[in-house]
Amino acid sequence: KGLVLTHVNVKAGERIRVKGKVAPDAKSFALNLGRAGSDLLLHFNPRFDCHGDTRIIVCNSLSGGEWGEELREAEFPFQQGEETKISVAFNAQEVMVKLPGDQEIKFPNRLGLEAVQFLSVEGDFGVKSIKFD
Ligand SMILES: CCCO[C@@H]1O[C@H](CO)[C@@H](O[C@@H]2O[C@H](CO)[C@H](O)[C@H](OCc3cn(Cc4cccc(C#CCN)c4)nn3)[C@H]2O)[C@H](O)[C@H]1NC(C)=O
Repeated sequence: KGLVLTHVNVKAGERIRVKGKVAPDAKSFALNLGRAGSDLLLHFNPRFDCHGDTRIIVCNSLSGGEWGEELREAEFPFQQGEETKISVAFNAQEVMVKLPGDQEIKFPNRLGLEAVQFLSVEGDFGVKSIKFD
């Protein structure tokens, strides 16, 4: 199931930094941030080869267990077997994901959350460290 953190109480303007390693045979991994597993401000899902997608980042929101409209990003800075860093911050309007190579993905804050309590990392990714600052 991967790593699940609850009650993290991260507020708008703060940043979460996740360092880890992509599995050598990775198909897909996801970083989820929200109020709970059923209410996600951000489902950040890099797909190496999954659901018919090859090297595409899929972002979405989940509200009351219902997926929103996907945002797809073709700039894909991840490599199987490599260490990587993903950092996420948000404000009332949007979620900002910073990736290696100074890539930034912006995703609308559809749930209007001002704080998040839930963070999970699932799939083919080994978390090395998580920092909140
Ligand atoms: C063309 C008409 C059909 O359209 C498709 O319809 C599918 C169903 O809605 C969407 O797929 C869903 O997309 C959603 C985001 O929107 C979600 O990612 C959701 O997965 C939730 C989920 C999370 N986890 C845990 C986990 C996470 C990451 C790694 C692993 C692993 C592993 C060991 N290799 C496990 N398991 N399931 C996915 O199923 C497709 O994108 C979409 N495709 C397009 C082009 O539109």
